[in-house]
Amino acid sequence: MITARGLRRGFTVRGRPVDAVRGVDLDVEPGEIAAFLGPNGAGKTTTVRMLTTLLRPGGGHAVVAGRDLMTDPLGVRARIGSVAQGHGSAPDHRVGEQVELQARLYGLGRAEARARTGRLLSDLELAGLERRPGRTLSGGQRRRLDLALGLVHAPPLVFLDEPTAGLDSQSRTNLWKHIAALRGDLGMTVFLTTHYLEEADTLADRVFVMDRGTVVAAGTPAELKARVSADLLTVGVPRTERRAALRVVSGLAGATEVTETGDGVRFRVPDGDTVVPPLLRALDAAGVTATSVEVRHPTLDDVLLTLTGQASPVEVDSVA
Ligand SMILES: Nc1ncnc2c1ncn2[C@@H]1O[C@H](COP(=O)(O)OP(=O)(O)OP(=O)(O)O)[C@@H](O)[C@H]1O
Repeated sequence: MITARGLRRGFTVRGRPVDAVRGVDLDVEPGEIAAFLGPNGAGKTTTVRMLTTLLRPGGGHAVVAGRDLMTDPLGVRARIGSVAQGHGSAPDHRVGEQVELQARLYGLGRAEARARTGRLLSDLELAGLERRPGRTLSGGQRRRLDLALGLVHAPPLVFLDEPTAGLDSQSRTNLWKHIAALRGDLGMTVFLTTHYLEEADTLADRVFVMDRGTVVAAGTPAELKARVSADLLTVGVPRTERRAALRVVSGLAGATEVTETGDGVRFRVPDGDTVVPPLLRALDAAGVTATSVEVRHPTLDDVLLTLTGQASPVEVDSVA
């Protein structure tokens, strides 16, 4: 559904060149949900603006929804939906009219536009709000209206720019449910940009991590986690037995980053769960009492941190 090779784009800022996107390769299969993750300024928005025909690439090739981006941008535009941040719905127009008008603008007949609007608003739990002006909707409802506006012409491919930014966690989870359901019902391919690692982890079949203008890693969330980081094991050990514990842990196959902590020892291994039984036996044999054992599996946050040196800025906000 998307194939891109060597996509590039630079800008000139105050007379100086900025290489925003420096040769991006992407492969997204039909029906997949793909996500762009990466720190601020990585080049995600610039890449999506190129793929959605809003910005002409400086170089490279891409086929988007079956059309060549360089030679047939209008063909691409007719076959994609795009839900940008902050400029979707109109505050003063009625919800139903907005969606129906959008459908008509895409060339649907009156009856079909009305039928599609009804179905989509019902799918997105907006039925009953048709006569309300956009400004009276809640944040989550407005995001769902934005989705309806981007999807009413049933595009095979839809781009969502930070679809749940600014929503509380309940509305966010609700919108994820809708996005996953729409993909299932309509068979759409979804390409989303997000700062929420949990969003990529929950929704995406394939994640592209961008940093400094290039894709530094691509794969399923599980593949990325397995590739980049190992499990983190924390073992509680009384102070007097720490030295012996460190010796045992350092001798374990695959153990790295062995360190002493306030309560015991900590280290990484590729597969923490299988290490626990032999570890406990070895500690016991060395006369060490393990007071607790915790295995933490890597998160996409670990992946992002390892690959880009930066954790997600928004993830920190969401904890606060
Ligand atoms: N229109 C523009 N003019 C000049 N520079 C730009 C323009 N658009 C983007 N850039 C620069 O290109 C680089 C990549 O920006 P981009 O917005 O694509 O990153 P991003 O990954 O989407 O970041 P964010 O997560 O903050 O949205 C940045 O250095 C940015 O300042």
